[in-house]
Amino acid sequence: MPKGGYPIVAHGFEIFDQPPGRSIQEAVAEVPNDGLINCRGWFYNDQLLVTDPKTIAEVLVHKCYDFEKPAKARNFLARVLGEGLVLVEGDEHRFQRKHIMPAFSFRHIKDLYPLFWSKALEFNEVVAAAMHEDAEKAGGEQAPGSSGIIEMKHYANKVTMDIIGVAGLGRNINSLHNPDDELMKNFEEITEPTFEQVIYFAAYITFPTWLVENLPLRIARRQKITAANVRNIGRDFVKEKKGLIKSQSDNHKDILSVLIKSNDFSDDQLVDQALTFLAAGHETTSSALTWTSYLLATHPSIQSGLRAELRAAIPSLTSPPADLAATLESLPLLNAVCNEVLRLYPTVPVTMRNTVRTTLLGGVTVPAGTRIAIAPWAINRSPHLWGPDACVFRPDRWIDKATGQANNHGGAASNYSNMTFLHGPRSCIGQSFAKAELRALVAAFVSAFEIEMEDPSYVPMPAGVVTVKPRDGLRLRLTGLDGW
Ligand code: HEM
Repeated sequence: MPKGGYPIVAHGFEIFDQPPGRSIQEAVAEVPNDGLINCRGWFYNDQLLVTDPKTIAEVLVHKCYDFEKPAKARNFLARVLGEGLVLVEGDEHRFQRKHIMPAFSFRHIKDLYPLFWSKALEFNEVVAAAMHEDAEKAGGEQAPGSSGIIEMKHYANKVTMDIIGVAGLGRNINSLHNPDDELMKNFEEITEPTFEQVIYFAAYITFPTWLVENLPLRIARRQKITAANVRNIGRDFVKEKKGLIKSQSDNHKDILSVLIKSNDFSDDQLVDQALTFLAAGHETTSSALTWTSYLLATHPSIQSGLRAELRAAIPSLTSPPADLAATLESLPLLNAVCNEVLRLYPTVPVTMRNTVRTTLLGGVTVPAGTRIAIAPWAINRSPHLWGPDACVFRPDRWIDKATGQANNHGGAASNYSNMTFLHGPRSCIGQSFAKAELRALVAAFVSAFEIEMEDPSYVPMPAGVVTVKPRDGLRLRLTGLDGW
């Protein structure tokens, strides 16, 4: 049991932690344990943290379906995502996962690299225009070598939304070029990591739903409106896509088309899946791209080493090598940087489960209804699993000293030490998609710009309800680089 806590609420207030998972990280590092820590929540209810590879594997892999996401957290997200893959449980989950899996095959991801690359170049263009606009305002020049300020999170959201739009829904959402895109505006409002959102989420999962939803608060009203807007847009997308499939030749390869053609899903279920992929597939990678640019801005020698590696492998951004996938996947520092960012800033820092039946966990009998906390933020930064420099950004841990090639363990003894995408049947289905997308976006961005912090003393606060992003955004000074 960790120290601290308050009468009645015990450690319940830790739900407000910023960064989410901070107290869990301290508990995992400091409290002696055999794989489980009881960190009591409100009214002293048991809340178990799984801390070592063995108990983590029991929850995520060996007994995965003995654990479900807590109903209130599911209801909160279901207002937007419906009964899509992220939120269904048990047999329904097994069914959906099996039928959606083919859309994420190895081959399919390889085929997506040209899309990732072309959107990465579009992102560079839009960011360069914003940078020049800023430089002009500041009285600078519009030439290579000029620099300007941009807010990274905003543009990262747009490019990942545009990518998942095409890959997931076969639709050019084009939010990079359309500042008024309704879908983007609504999603940005829903996911903005404000303190108000964190409090509202905490209230939602703690108090009766009817009470919280009807509180006379601006955020309660706005959440209802934005959730309804997003669902209406999702309905239109599915209707249009079905029409297109009927009327045109059969060449649609996006995830939604695969699901429509399987005839396994009703129209409502298709809307749920479409919104699930839009939400799960854009916010997450966008956050990873934002943290990558922060870490590169604050580690200039790693940034220039990465740029040198990229320039040697890809002499021109506009005519990349024929097998772009193989090239990007083979670059040691690019892969090491992406892996290290995903380890240190896991986009989903904490996720919860409830036991659905009495079950044995780490040799302890755990009654049905017990809350289990799984904290990628804490496990990925645990000194017991990663060594004393667990919290340090050190991409070289992902490069084998002997061969100079990338490794996929980062020096940790177990793959359960890296929890960014979880493991087992409820792991992230989009893991390979996200890694490929991040590789391409980082490669193109770092090649084209020198990245610095606008204010070198600013330390962004990781914040959010489900995913973590810099709470007050990330303002970068970019300098366009010559010759690319
Ligand atoms: C850096 C990027 C990403 C990270 C860190 C990430 C992380 C995660 C995590 C931790 C989960 C499990 C959540 C839980 O059980 O509480 C998850 C599930 C999921 N993710 Fe991702 N994700 C990323 C990108 C993507 C992308 C690009 C897609 C789609 C194209 C996607 C689709 C999904 C889906 C559908 C699930 C639910 C899987 C299931 O329950 O069977 N994710 N993701």
